Amino acid sequence: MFKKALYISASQFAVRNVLKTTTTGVNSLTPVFSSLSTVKRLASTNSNISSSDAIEKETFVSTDNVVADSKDAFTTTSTNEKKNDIEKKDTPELLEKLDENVHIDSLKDANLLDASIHKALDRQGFRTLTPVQSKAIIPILSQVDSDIITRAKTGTGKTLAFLIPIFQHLVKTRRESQYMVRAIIVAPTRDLAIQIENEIEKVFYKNNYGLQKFETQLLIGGTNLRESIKRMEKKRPNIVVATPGRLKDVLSDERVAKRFFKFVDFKVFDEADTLLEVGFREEMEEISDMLNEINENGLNHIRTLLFSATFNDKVEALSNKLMRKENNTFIDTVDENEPEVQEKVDQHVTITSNLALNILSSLEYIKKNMDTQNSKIIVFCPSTKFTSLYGTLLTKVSEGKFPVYTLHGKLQQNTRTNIVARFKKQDTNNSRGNRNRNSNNTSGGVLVCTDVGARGMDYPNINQVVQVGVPTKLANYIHRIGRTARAGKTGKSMLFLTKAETNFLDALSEIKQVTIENQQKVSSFEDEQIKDVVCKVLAKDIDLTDEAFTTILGFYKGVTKEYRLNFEHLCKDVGLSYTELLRERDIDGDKEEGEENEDKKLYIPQSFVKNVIQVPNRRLVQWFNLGKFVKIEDNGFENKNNRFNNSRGSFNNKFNNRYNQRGSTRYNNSERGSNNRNSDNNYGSSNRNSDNNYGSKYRRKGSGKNPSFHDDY
Ligand SMILES: Nc1ncnc2c1ncn2[C@@H]1O[C@H](COP(=O)(O)OP(=O)(O)OP(=O)(O)O)[C@@H](O)[C@H]1O
Repeated sequence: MFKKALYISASQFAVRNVLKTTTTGVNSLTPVFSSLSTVKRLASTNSNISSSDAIEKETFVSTDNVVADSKDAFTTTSTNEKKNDIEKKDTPELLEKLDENVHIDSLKDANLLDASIHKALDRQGFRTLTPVQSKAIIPILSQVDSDIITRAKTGTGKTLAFLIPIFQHLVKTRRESQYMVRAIIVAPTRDLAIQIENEIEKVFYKNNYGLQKFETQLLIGGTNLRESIKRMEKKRPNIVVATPGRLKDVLSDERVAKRFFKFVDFKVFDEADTLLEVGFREEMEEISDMLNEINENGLNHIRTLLFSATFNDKVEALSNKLMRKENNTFIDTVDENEPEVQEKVDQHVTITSNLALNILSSLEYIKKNMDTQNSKIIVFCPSTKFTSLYGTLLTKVSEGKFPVYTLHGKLQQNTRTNIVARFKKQDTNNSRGNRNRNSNNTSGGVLVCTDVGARGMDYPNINQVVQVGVPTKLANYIHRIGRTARAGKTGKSMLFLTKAETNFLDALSEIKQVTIENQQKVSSFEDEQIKDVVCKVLAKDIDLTDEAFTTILGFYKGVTKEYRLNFEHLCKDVGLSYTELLRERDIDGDKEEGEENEDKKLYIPQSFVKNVIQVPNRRLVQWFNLGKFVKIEDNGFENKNNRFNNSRGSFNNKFNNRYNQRGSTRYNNSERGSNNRNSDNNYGSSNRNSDNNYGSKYRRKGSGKNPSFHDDY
């Protein structure tokens, strides 16, 4: 039996149209399959048919058929009260009323929404559904033989698009397997998992409409595994929100798995394209296999729901391994020739001559914005160390006039949770006159973070996204800027790119059809005050500065291929920008006697040079200060006059220790689960994302314990 792929395009599956077709019985619509190749792949990757078979037999279902399928499903389910009490007679009437702003009353009237859920939504002010909710809720509830892939732009309400039908399903089947997990929601980061759990608490539990009896439990890394299992025993949750590593840990204990997870009906992958990429994918496959094997209702019982704002061909092909239903329904709210990017974001790019200028200009830009209006800004940086450094720089530049938060994957989980909660509460509505840093009344603020904050996070009222350099992957540009312009609002984004990074714009335009029309160039920097602050901070914490600049090189190594960047140009820029910024320090009178500018070149450990950079030595000598270190490491020769032996020698040790620690976490840690605790979402701590060509090549060539820096966020 081959899989039937239903494709529901944005324009064609406006529910209004669906209803019209149903009631008139006339197929007036010609479906546009914007992702024809995708649907083909979904069909053709199915195991036991030849690809020609697949292409021939794949079933593209027009909106008519979709309605017919839904109606059938409604009919089937309406006869089975236990499963669903949607009555056939209700559906045409309901469908007649449906358009892209479906009112929740119509769902309730059609018995698609229980009164308790209706009240909960109403109390939150969610009276009409967003388009993705309108399009996804009915198929999730009714197409019991389909797995579902849903693509909708950032900030359009995908979370409730899967939570509403999950709660509806729980209410309608409440007498079945009451003390068992019925739905699992997997998110790639802990912060996102926490946010989803909070959303459940806020929307479905807060006002006590009897929905609390469907308990939810969070299973994420960075928390005590035994405690989590104990809590499960006490709570007997019906919904689990998890990150992959911790979920796999829990399921790996067969006794625990069978005790709680034998009756799962739904598994939802939020940010599914990330979860299906190499690194996460193996874990997701193992999780799916474990869940299928223990399911009392059979190997093919669990329905898989994939949600994201971005999908690519590879991911959709891979998803077939995880989806076992006969049909795949692709609900697409993005039109055929439309980019996936949220069009309500006003996109800008500033191209600077080099990294030094990129740092200075972006700081100046943020400061100006914060000085002139009540902004709430999120700033994305490449690596954890660079993020820390940038956060410190911005804090100094702010002069205490606006709060600056820093978030990345290497912070303790409770610190992360705290920062996310505080930034969410940060308000932009108060007048500047009322600003008081010691009260919760501050207006505006800036969150500096890595790509750990790029996906899914819903910070209210972000009016601007600033990116200092390229993201960790192309799709993340779309997710990063999607932190603004959410829930119908507008927003602005500013991308700061160095000259050496500009090919990124071509990749973005060719692969994601996103063109940034507002471009400006910066080749000099006038604000002496900011320059002064930056140079002083860099010079003061030379270890952090060294690490921040070095990790950028590793980061670049991981993205060079995808963005078609020239790695030599990038290396040169990093080395010379570092030198430039520290030379400024000398201008301020900090230069040590007899010290040459050459000594300000970025120190690069030898192992790093060998494994990551791999450009001709004569160039490296020009850009980086590595000669002396090569000598020290190779011959054990200590030059007492070499200042690196003192202050920077410590960095050398720290750096190598860090490598070893990371290596041992990944490969040697025998404590069960600790490997995965890092890997479930803390991209920075695992090597999971080093699947990029450079990263893996580099690991194969090396000893196996040098990490790629691509995932250092
Ligand atoms: N029906 C609705 N009416 C009004 N607001 C809504 C509705 N549904 C969701 N929202 C709000 O819209 C915002 C964005 O929702 P959500 O975080 O689910 O977006 P998303 O599509 O998952 O975005 P991303 O792709 O970034 O993860 C949230 O603040 C949410 O409360």
